[in-house]
Amino acid sequence: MDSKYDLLGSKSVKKFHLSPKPKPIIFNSKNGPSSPKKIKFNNTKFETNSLSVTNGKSKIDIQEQKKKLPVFQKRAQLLNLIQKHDTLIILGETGSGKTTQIPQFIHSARLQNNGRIGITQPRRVAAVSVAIRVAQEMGNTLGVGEIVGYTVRFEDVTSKRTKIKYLTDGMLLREAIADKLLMDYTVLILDEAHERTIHTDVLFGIVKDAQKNRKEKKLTPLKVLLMSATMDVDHFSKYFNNCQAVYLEGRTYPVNVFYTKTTHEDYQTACIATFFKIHREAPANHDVLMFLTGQEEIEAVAHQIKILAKDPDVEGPPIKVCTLYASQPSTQQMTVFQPAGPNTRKLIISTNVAETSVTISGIKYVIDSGMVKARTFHPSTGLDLLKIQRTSQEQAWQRTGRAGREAEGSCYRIYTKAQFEMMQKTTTPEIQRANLATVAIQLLALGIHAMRFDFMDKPPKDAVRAAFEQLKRLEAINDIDKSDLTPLGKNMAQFPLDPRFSKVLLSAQNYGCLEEALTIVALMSGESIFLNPPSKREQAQTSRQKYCSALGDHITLLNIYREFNNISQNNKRSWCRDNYIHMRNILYAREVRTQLADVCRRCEIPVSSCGSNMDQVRKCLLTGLFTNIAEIHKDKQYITLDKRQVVTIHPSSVLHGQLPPLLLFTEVVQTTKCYLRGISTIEREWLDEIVPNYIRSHNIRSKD
Ligand SMILES: Nc1ncnc2c1ncn2[C@@H]1O[C@H](COP(=O)(O)OP(=O)(O)OP(=O)(O)O)[C@@H](O)[C@H]1O
Repeated sequence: MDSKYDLLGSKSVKKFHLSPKPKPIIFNSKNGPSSPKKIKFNNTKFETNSLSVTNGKSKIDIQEQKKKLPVFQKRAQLLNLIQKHDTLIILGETGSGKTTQIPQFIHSARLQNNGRIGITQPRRVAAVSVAIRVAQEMGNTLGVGEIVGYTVRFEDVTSKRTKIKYLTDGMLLREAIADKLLMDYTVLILDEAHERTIHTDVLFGIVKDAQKNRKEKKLTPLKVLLMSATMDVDHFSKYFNNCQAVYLEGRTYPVNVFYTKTTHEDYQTACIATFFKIHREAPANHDVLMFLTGQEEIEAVAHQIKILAKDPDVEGPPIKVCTLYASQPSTQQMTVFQPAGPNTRKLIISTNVAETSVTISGIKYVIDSGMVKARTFHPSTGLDLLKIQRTSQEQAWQRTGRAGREAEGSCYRIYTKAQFEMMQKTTTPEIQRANLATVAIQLLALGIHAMRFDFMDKPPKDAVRAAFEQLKRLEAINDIDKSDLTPLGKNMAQFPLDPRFSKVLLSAQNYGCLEEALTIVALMSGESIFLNPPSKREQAQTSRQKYCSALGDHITLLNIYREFNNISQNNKRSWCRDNYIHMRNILYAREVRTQLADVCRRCEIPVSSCGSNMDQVRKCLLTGLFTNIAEIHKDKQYITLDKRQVVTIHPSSVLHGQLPPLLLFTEVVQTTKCYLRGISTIEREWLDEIVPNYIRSHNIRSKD
């Protein structure tokens, strides 16, 4: 297929040509649901079981459904083991009932005594949706927030009566800052332990320590369970003092796995073609979950599918397209769980947020692009990059596991079997590939020094050192070998943000621009507020032209947010539509802003506004982001001051096509080149004024 699809969502997306009817994708399979002339199938059976297959959308008594889950048969033995061991590893297939059932078993046997059962999830959508499901299963008429509750960033739906609490691992980490011994809990379940996010890895150490200290101090004991469908048991067991592991035998519904026959560089188009293939052939109540990499890509594919669906030649029922990604507010994320309505097919296009723990009723088909956007830190260049890359095999199996949760399902992998075999078996722990400054500062708030922390897999020494050097430059610490935070550092650790952004907020009092800094940081914490439908890209850009600032993207964002706030409540929606602004995302940024303002209040930062003096705002940004500066060279090429990296202005920036001498940027995205995103112009003399030490130590020319 010769369609060109610009992944960056850049202006060049104009090149996005998708033929109205994408070519069929050939899958390597024998008996898939296909038109035999076009597509040959050859299926690879996953696991099968003897349970009766239920109709994806038929109403099944929830209690009956529970009893059919593999873990249910093992209830007694499992409780026995949990009672006997302080720490236990539980391994069981995707969909076998670990996340929803095991906490209920513990609660019904009152193994938590007077404490709480805490179950961590790597992602918000899982914590919220599972809590709602479990409340339903327990017949909790008062709903979630009573016996069953959840806590995710910016949302706490628990009460004093809550006994089963689902929470993101990031939230448990924040709770550990307030109480190292985690006395609120008597049982902690670290679910999806294989994900190995930074937060889970840090939690492993904290929880292990809390358990040991509570024992030594003869306090209420803490029981720890580690759960997953795919984990390296020996590695985990060794770290957790050679603890016992149990494998829950029992199979879930079969999932047929299909691979493409040939490789597909343009995986988005291949995903679209595969969707329409399924759409033509499958009954209307069979819904589809497609895994792609990020918001812009998802929105572009969603848009394309909606257009193609209007083609009178496209056979099949009406399609309801839903999108799912991390920066959406929880309420928005939860809409993917709503049924599509009679005789309508639901297609959910998601990032890896739907990869683990999530059950979306009605999903019979998974389309796996095999790609994921992952944050990767390069200690040698100091750059924190968002990179689109292949998933691991472990992730591929988790994605596959999203089909066949209520009945038999199918997974279409948009890669060949050979490509699958070349994927890494497990995902590299995030701690070994991320910027550790956020983790380091949170650990320091707990009195823990990351260089001496008992990590399951130690992060690379130079990455830890780079994190401490960054904290020192940000004045959060005075000595990289000590565990003490400066007063500024203590305040920085209060924010659920990269310390560079916390520094910006905390510096705002010096520049009289807290209002503006809050807005910009909140807008940068979520995904883009810009809507750029490929077919209306120019129109979208023209409509927003009036808000564009020659000073760059940060001030442009500020202008847009200010205008959005000025518009009356009734007109906000139409204003967003007319200006191609993502209403949900800007509302989410507003929520985040409120939460950050609360933290600022706790840190006693006086409220201030600099009105139209945008120098103050850009100077304030520089206090946190001073390691992110690029300067232009004679050949019109930008080079970062810190690590001398060649970079380019991202086409989505308002500064694209211009050549300001000095730039401050928010992040670097690597695709074919290293692109700078979120850019502001800055003045050279500000460097001497704001970060003289940094300029001196990096031997940077401060004047031309
Ligand atoms: N929201 C829901 N709606 C309908 N069924 C659900 C829902 N949540 C869970 N289930 C049912 O319960 C089963 C078990 O789900 P659970 O999340 O407990 O499994 P798991 O073993 O933790 O899976 P995974 O390893 O994939 O997270 C699902 O396969 C599904 O049949």
